[in-house]
Amino acid sequence: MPHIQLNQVSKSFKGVTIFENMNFAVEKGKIYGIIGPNGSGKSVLFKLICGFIFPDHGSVIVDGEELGTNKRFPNNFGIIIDRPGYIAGKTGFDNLKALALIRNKINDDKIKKTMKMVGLNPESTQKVKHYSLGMKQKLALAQAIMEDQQTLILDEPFNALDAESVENIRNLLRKFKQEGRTILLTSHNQEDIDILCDEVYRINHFKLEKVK
Ligand SMILES: Nc1ncnc2c1ncn2[C@@H]1O[C@H](COP(=O)(O)OP(=O)(O)OP(=O)(O)O)[C@@H](O)[C@H]1O
Repeated sequence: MPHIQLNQVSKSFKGVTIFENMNFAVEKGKIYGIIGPNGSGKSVLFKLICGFIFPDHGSVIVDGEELGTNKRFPNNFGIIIDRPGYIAGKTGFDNLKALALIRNKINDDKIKKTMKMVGLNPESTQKVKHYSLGMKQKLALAQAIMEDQQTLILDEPFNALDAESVENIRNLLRKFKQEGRTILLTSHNQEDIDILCDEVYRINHFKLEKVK
């Protein structure tokens, strides 16, 4: 059974078709790359997979359960889609702490360890409103991985990162894959896609076309 399965999914917005009878299957433990020009539907695909939006027709099935029936959101997904709504007047740590309290699964040490992993200083008193773009991106990554989420849905995870940080995050994602986690990512940088992904799909004519 595939980990994630989209069956004959159609989705349009105000008469503009994004997907039509699209099928996609994701196995555990691989890194998938989704490519396509601006506005082709990469974020829409990820939102369908996360249960943020639902198909007009067809189904999205995660671990055998269809989203939108009994199941609203998949469990254990780490997600970067659009920029999360941070509390601008709080520090990075305090923002992550507020998110961690929702599930209450992890302690402060784990949050701090995760911040270091992505290249943020957990002791910094700097408020998020004064963060650079790259620092905000690292914070987004931190929230997606801090609870050891086993499936990562990452829309443009390398956005705004400097070369050293890109290398660091690439290594992190490789390590996650070795641990058996599943990763779906988009990137406009072909090198990220080539280096990291086991399978690559391009959005073409309202469907996913396998290119690797
Ligand atoms: N909630 C919505 N309501 C109306 N239209 C939407 C909505 N969400 C997405 N769209 C439209 O769907 C299309 C696909 O958008 P999407 O954000 O998935 O593109 P993308 O491939 O991620 O682009 P980019 O590379 O710029 O991130 C766009 O034309 C967008 O305007």
